[in-house]
Amino acid sequence: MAESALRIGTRGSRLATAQADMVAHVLAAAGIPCETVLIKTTGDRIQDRPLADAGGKGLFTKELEEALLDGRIDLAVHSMKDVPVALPPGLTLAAILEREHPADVFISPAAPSLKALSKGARVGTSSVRRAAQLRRARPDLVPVLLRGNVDTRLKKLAEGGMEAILLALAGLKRLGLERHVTEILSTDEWLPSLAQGAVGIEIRDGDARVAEAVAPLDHEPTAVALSCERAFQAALDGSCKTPIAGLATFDGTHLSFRGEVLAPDGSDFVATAFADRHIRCGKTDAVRVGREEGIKLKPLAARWLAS
Ligand SMILES: NCc1[nH]cc(CCC(=O)O)c1CC(=O)O
Repeated sequence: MAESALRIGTRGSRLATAQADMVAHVLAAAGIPCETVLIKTTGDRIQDRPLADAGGKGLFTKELEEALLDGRIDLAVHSMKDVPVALPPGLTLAAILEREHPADVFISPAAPSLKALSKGARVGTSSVRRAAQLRRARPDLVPVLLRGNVDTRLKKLAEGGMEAILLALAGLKRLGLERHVTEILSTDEWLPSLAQGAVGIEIRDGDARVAEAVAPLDHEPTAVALSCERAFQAALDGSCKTPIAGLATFDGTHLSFRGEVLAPDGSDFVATAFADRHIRCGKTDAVRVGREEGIKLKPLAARWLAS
């Protein structure tokens, strides 16, 4: 007798469902039937203020994790940058998909680049990290609150009220909206959010059937890079109000990692001492590197981590 379909839990945004569909297609191609269950999260409900002000972690993941624990879904598909470093007991990450381009992008009908944007221009973002990086790069610009999913943000830009917005390239690519990009911000100069561009699959710990089904979706270089980035985040233990950025890459033999913590007003920052840690390593070494770099930065960034 055929086994029951796997229930894939996802948020209802276009980006979230596109990511869940990527997973559903791979499973279907492997002969595993699945269905998608849409779940509204706190982060989807709050549209009028920065999520950092809403307090608490996991605003985009909590309801999905509850559904996993209740047995209403069998796997949850997440944007990994929205997944807190500590998972609830009983849940585990079973696969990390190959990372999409991790960079942030500048989108503007008013200027060909962030550097060229006119003085005093308003730039939409609700991310404390992007706002701090923006103030550091261009103290004359004015960050303005911009919430909502990717389509909503593009619409608000088109309607005026701001001259530019900042978004993740990964989300635009997955939605087929790359044509809107004005400038890709080089990750050498503008570090993305930790885990940006990566999609992960969370399941119930010990659920061998689902673990086995999703195992082929795991992309080891991405998983190693994310283990470094998440260890950095965990070691810093910043609140969601702390601007933290970083990016690890792993090519199968060598890991490179850079991370930074910024003052929320962009007036100062601390960064990992070495531009790159080019070391030969596996997953456990990647965790160690991330943790060590986080531990080194923590005392230097204490005044921003606390607030
Ligand atoms: N917080 C919202 C969110 N979560 C993941 C992405 C983009 C896709 C990704 O980073 O994987 C976005 C939108 C954005 O920051 O532009």
